[in-house]
Order: sequence, then structure tokens, then C-alpha cells
Amino acid sequence: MSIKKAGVLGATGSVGQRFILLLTQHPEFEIHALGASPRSAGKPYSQATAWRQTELLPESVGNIVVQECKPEAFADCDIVFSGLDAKYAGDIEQAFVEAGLAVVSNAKNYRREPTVPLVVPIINPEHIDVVANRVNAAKAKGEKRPGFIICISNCSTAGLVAPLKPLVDAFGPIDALTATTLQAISGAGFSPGVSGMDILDNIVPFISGEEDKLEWETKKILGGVNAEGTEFTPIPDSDMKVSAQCNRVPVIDGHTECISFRFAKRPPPSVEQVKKALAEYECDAKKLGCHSAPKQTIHVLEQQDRPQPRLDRDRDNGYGVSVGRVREDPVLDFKMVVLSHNTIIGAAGAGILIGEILNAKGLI
Ligand SMILES: NC(=O)C1=CN([C@@H]2O[C@H](COP(=O)(O)OP(=O)(O)OC[C@H]3O[C@@H](n4cnc5c(N)ncnc54)[C@H](OP(=O)(O)O)[C@@H]3O)[C@@H](O)[C@H]2O)C=CC1
Ligand SMILES: N[C@@H](CC(=O)OP(=O)(O)O)C(=O)O
Repeated sequence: MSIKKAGVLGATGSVGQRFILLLTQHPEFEIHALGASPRSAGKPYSQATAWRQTELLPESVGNIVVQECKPEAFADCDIVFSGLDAKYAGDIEQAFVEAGLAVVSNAKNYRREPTVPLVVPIINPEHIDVVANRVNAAKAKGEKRPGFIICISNCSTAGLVAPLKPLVDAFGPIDALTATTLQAISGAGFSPGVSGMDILDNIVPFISGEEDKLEWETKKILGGVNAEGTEFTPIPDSDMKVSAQCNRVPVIDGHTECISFRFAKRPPPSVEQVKKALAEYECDAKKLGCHSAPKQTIHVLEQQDRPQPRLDRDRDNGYGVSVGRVREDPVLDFKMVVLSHNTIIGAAGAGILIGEILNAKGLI
């Protein structure tokens, strides 16, 4: 397989830095161009960014000059990963798609578009087929591959849908779901990010827009596609009630979520059947042989005090999701605690895995 040239937009931010780390260690991609705001453009990456990862900034990247986010500077890229601030992502990503580029975005701007896949690659990679259909239709007409965008979900939504999908596959629809999140500070990004004064010795019980995203995105990701294979059909609100409460906690990486849910079919499965379905779930990305696919998609932990962010967020290099305390719920059917790495499977890692799937399917 030939090495694909990758661009990163928003390369200096929290998600952008994670993209850099994952790309420099990747066998299928090489970094070709980096973009950020006009404040950073023209500077070597090492000066443009305030590097905040525990791994050192890869030497090969420090001297790359950061570009303005204009399609011309990225024209040779096979794929462009975006970690842009959502305030600017809309116009910039649209210009990249119109220029014929393949964009995989972390920003929220296009997630709700009916024709845009919203993908958690360990859960619903088949939604990428809507783009594949468009690409193949253009090819059949002898046209060049059109530009396209694939959106990565909100980071908490990624952790939430991870255990739900195997359970829906095994036991049918879920009709009621509650989630209380404990979200890491890396999720708030760097500009300006969360101040120490706000988060140390504290919990902040509000993250702007987050609850609505969990409640809406879950229904698109677990939903279907129309008969023509052109548009997504989210689960209707009347078929699935979702209620989320989101909190920021003093953890650097790793979002924890306490969830409860009920199956539509009665009687529900047993706790043991639920755990077995989770443990046996194998994601399609692994079946496709993708480099970053987790060996174990869902880690079912039996210790009574797990999962914990510091101990469990790096399972399967941050691409695996941990589930613990699976038990019956006296109000709904079951409750459990879910932990996912917010900047890996919830953001940049998801982007990389989507890139691997696109590569495996010949779409880039
Ligand atoms: N952090 C996370 O866990 C997750 C984040 N996301 C989403 O990913 C995106 C990035 O988030 P995050 O990395 O946390 O944010 P940061 O604030 O850390 O980074 C934002 C990036 O956008 C760039 N930028 C700012 N203004 C402009 C501009 N005018 N033109 C071009 N680039 C600009 C910044 O460049 P500069 O340094 O030059 O200002 C920086 O590279 C957001 O849309 C966010 O909602 C999604 C899921 C999870
Ligand atoms: N809001 C998330 C991260 C994020 O930026 O999500 P989104 O891309 O959905 O805005 C958090 O604070 O942890």
C-alpha cells in the first residue's frame, strides 16, 4: 500500500497535537502540510504550538512551517484531518471539499447534515458507504473523485455509543438512555481551555452545547441510511429517549460516563448476556485489518473500582473503550460505567482510523 500524504488543519491545538503524534508513528500516512490560524502561519511548528503532550514533539515535525488553512497549500494531500476551532471550521472545510479534497473533521459544523457521515470508526464505519456511493457514481461517469467530508462525533458521544451498538445488535433497540459524563480538561482544547483556578479542587457541572450533542448524535450514529444509500435516517425521538448531564472534572485525558438504559424488547437479557455481548464485539475496522483498530474493542472490567481514567484510558492505545460495574438498574434495565480516551477514540484517533478505512476501501 502506498504512503498517503496527510494534512492537518488546526495542527497547533489539543486535537491537532494528537493528530501529529499519531501520524508520525503511522505506517500508512506521512505529514505533508500543517495549518492553523493566521497567528501561527509562517512559523515553524515548534514555535507556533505550545506542545502539551507527555510524549516529546517529534523532531521531524518541529521545523515544518505552518500554513494558513487554504486549499492551495494542501492540494497535494490525499487526506486532510481537521482539528479546527468550530468557529472557523465551517467555511474552511467547505472550501477544502469544494477544492476536491477528502476531509475528516473533528468539528461539529457538518455533523447534522443529512448526507454527511457521522462516524465512530469502531461502531458505524458502514456509514462511510454513503460517501463511497457518491465516489463510485462519479467514477462510473468518468468524473474525477469529488471532495467529501466525514465527521467524527463529539468525544463523549463516541464513548456512549461504543457499548450501546453491540447491545443493540444482540438484543434489539434501546428506548431509554441516561448518561452523566465526567469529562477531561483536554476536551476543552487550548484556546483558551479550562483555567486551573476553575478546575482544581472542583467540578464544573456545565459544558456548553454538550448535552444536546450527546442526545442528538447518538441517534444518528445508531440510526440507518435511506433506501437509496444517500442520506442518514437518525432514530426518531419517539423511539429513543436520551438524557445527558455533562460535567468537567480535573482529569487530563479520558472521559468517564455513568449510563443507564432500557431495551425496547421484554424481557431484557441477563447481566451475563450483556457482558458477553460487549466482550465478544469485534469492530469491522479490525476485520478490515486496519493498523489502529483495537484488538479488543470493548474491555469489560470486573474489578469493582474500574474503569479509572489514569489506569484504563490507554487500553488498545486509546482505541479501545472500557466498561465496568455492569449491573441491573432498578429504574431502567442496566447501568454501567464507560471510559474512553477523548482525544484518541473521541477525536484524532478516530480520524486516523477513519483514514485507514478510507484507504482500505480505495477512497483516498
Ligand atoms: N479536544 C477534544 O477532545 C475534542 C475536540 N473536538 C473538536 O475538535 C476541534 C479542535 O478542538 P481542540 O483541539 O480541542 O481546540 P484548540 O482550541 O486546542 O485548537 C484549535 C485549533 O484551531 C486553530 N484556529 C483558531 N482560529 C483559527 C482560524 N481563524 N483559522 C484557522 N485555524 C484557526 C488554532 O490555531 P492557533 O493555535 O493558530 O490559534 C488551533 O490549531 C474543535 O472543533 C472541537 O470542538 C472534538 C472532539 C473532541
Ligand atoms: N466538548 C467536548 C470536546 C469537543 O470539542 O466536542 P465537540 O467537537 O462536539 O464540540 C469536551 O469539552 O470534552
